[in-house]
Order: sequence, then structure tokens, then C-alpha cells
Amino acid sequence: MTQSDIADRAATAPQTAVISVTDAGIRYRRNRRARRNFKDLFSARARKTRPGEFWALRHVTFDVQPGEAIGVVGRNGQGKSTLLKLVAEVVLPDEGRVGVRGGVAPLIEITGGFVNDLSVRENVYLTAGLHGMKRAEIQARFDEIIEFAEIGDFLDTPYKHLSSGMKVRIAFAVVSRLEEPIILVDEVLAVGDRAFKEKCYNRIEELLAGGRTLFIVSHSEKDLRRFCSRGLYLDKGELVLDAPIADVLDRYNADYGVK
Ligand SMILES: Nc1ncnc2c1ncn2[C@@H]1O[C@H](COP(=O)(O)OP(=O)(O)OP(=O)(O)O)[C@@H](O)[C@H]1O
Repeated sequence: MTQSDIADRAATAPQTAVISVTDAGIRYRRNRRARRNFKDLFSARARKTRPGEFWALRHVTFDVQPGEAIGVVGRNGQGKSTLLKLVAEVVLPDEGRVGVRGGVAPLIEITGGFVNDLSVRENVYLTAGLHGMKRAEIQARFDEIIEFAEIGDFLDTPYKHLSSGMKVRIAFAVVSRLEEPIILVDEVLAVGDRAFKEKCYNRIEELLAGGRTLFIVSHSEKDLRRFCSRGLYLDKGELVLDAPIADVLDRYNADYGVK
């Protein structure tokens, strides 16, 4: 797409879209030494791919309407987490545009947003506060959050001393209580035990029933079929199929499924 195509699409994209991604690309360095310098940021040369750099995502275009539940599939390293980070606006596109209307509640990395040296209690206040909740609102929901996570004995423990399953418990409990219209869930639930996972899935269903928009990355076909109506299939950083989830899974299985 040319710059003017991108601008035209941005201007004519359906006004109702909550997420609008147009010809987006993210470029990473394969090797830390191939660091771009400050001068490169301002020079036209910075747009070229330099040695050691590669496109983790490129030419990705799609719109999302409110209330859609989207599953992102693809093999390891094909750009799924990068796509969620783009929607969460924690990384900015090197090419193209990403427009997100409304706030995003991201559950995208095990420690995403949580500060290692702060206690569980402090992290709950910090994360909820950063998403616009007032202190009194957090206080009112605090017990419910801790009860959901079932980690009441660890309120004053530094976050870094929790087990990986406990970290996910508290992160999910907080993030799923935020009032943001878009929820992003990246694989993190895989470390939760079975009973906790089921509790999270029920909560996700409640959020969807309440009209939230969901983006989920999962390698579990069962989970994707349970929640999602639409799938995005990424391969080598490109969006190779955007279709109903059943069609996306059929194509993915045909390409890479165990025969
Ligand atoms: N911060 C970074 N710096 C450099 N390369 C990165 C960075 N983050 C991701 N990558 C690379 O970008 C590519 C896409 O990574 P991404 O995490 O999006 O894949 P994924 O599809 O989510 O994989 P998985 O299923 O294994 O979680 C990979 O080659 C990865 O090594």
C-alpha cells in the first residue's frame, strides 16, 4: 500500500471499528549489536531494512468490530504476540497504521505490567490505577480480585517471589476486572492449573456476553473454538487468512497439522 492508500483506508474504515490495522509492519533486530543509532531515527535510511533486521510482521491489514472474539493462530515465532503488542500499543508500527478506539486490558506477558519488587497488594493498586480505576473503586473490588486469584496469603509478598501460576492468577484476576472494552489474552493461561483455567474461561465468557472485544492467542484448538468467531492466521509475519475460526483452523491444520 502507498502512503495515500493507507490514509484513504484510515479515512474510510468503518466508523464502528474498535481496532483498525492498516498495512502494519514491525521490524526487529536479530542481533542486539545491529542497533539503530539516534541519527538513523531521523534519516530516510532508517526505513530500509538493515543487516540483522527482519520483519516480524508485515503488510497486516484488518478491522475489528466491537464484541468480536478473535483467535490468532500460527506456529511459534510467526508474529502472534507481536500482533497483540501492536494492538495493546506497547510497540509502535515501523510501517502502516494501528488505530485503537477505547482502552485495552492486556494479559500479554506473564509479568506484563506487574512490577517485580512491589507486593501483590501494591501491584493490584498500580495496575488498576493505571487503567483509570479510582482508589475507592479498587478498594471496593480488592477482596473480590484476591478471592478470584486465591492467593490471599501472599498479599504482601513481592510479585517476583510468586510461582508462575500464581503470577498469572493475580494478573488475570486484575486484568479481567478492568472496565476496558478490549481484552487481550496471550497464551499466559497455559500455566494455570485446570481448575483455575476453567474459572478464567468462564470469566472470559461473561466478558464476551457483556459485549467486550477479545483477542486471544492460543495453541489450543478447543479453546479457540470455544470463544472465537473469527480467526487470524499468521505465517512468516504475514496475515495469510482472516476468516471464520473453523475455516482458519482447517487451513492451519492442513498446512501444519499432525497427519
Ligand atoms: N523484542 C524483540 N526483539 C527482537 N526480536 C523479537 C522481539 N520480540 C519478538 N521477536 C521475534 O519476532 C518474531 C515473532 O515473535 P512473536 O513472539 O510475535 O511470535 P509468536 O507467533 O507469538 O510465537 P510463539 O507461538 O512462540 O509465542 C520471532 O522471530 C521473535 O524472535
